[in-house]
Amino acid sequence: MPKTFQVLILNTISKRGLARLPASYVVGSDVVQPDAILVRSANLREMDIPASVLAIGRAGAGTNNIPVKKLSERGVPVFNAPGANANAVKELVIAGMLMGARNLIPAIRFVETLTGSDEEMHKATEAGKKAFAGSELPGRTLGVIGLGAIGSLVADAAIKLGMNVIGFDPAITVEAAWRLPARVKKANSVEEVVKAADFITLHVPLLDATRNLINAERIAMMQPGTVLLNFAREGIVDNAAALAGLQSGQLHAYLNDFPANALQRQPGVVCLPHLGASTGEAEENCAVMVAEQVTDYLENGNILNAVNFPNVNMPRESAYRVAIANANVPNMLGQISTAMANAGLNIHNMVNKSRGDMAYTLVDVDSSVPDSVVEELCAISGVLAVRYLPTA
Ligand SMILES: NC(=O)C1=CN([C@@H]2O[C@H](COP(=O)(O)OP(=O)(O)OC[C@H]3O[C@@H](n4cnc5c(N)ncnc54)[C@H](O)[C@@H]3O)[C@@H](O)[C@H]2O)C=CC1
Ligand SMILES: O=C(O)C(=O)COP(=O)(O)O
Repeated sequence: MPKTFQVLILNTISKRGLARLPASYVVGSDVVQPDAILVRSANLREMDIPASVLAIGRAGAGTNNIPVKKLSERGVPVFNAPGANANAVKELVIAGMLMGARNLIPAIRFVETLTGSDEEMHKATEAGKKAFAGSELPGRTLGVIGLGAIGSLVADAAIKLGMNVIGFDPAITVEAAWRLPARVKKANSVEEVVKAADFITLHVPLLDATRNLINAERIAMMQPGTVLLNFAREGIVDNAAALAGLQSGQLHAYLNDFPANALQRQPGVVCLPHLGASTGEAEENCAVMVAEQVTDYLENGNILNAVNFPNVNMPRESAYRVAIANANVPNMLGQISTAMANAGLNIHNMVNKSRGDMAYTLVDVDSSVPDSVVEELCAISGVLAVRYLPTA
């Protein structure tokens, strides 16, 4: 009998991604006792996540809509899809820069007000167009804050368009650093970026440290007429400060992906309806990635791209596997192997990795694991979750 798991689907998840879940799984938006949840931007912080849930798959990058800390305390990994929608966001940011530099949105709005005969429209067009004259990108400076999957692609595209790029990321990964073109100038602070740039784009997660990263003080440091782009998250820019910056002329335009009442119909503001990752390609990439990661976790306990767990992968050499999520404290492995040895279980293979406060252990043994051993493992102080994953 193939294994079956129940997967609750929130939001629209690409069909091609869902097709990666084994056919034996029960998958739907009405699953009541899910083993896993696949989600995009739905707010899981406001949801009572059932005790049955073993894993969450975020078909996208940002996980600020998910109570990651609480799930970690339950030993539940939260998977995401790093980089899978980065090109889609990059393209929208480039569109945003062009919208801002060429005043495209106010220009389109102006055209929509034109009435009369074609001749009258042509006359009004020629008389009115000077209000929308813009500037070109080559030679201008783009400041990129956050040089991860998206920021590094945006930096690369801007350089290819002839721009200068200055970037800041105090925690850039080695992989992202390799991806960056050598011509990106490294800044040592947000202030250094905002002072130097004509365009500023944000590609950081929403964290306590990044809330109101762009505030009145930093807008005051910008060059007059700066174009500000926020395709990262609401809350990273102080909207009131951005509106004041538009009024004073410090900002020429504020383009973002996060509509809010205060921003409605404000001059210089362009809000898109959270469209950054909304392309067929990105939706498919994200859904395929998380569906595969969640399936491998449910069936084999392997972990790839969880935001709260280390990556752990152990090829199956035995039919009897135990997966243990535990606090990263001394003597956990000793207690786990003692419990197994006391029950006469021979350990065939074992891997243990940690990440911050979290540790994760996979143990393959040579014979079937009795319920009493699973119960004993669950009772060890510091153990958060235990799963027995036999294939036989
Ligand atoms: N508009 C949309 O539809 C989308 C929005 N996003 C947002 O964009 C964010 C970034 O996405 P990715 O580039 O894929 O993530 P990523 O994890 O690859 O990159 C984020 C980068 O931000 C850096 N960072 C963190 N705190 C920082 C700080 N205080 N100052 C400067 N850099 C800092 C990190 O070191 C990392 O390199 C996501 O967290 C999400 O909120 C992502 C995809 C689609
Ligand atoms: O991946 C992200 O962080 C996004 O913001 C994309 O959100 P979405 O999947 O389009 O609801």
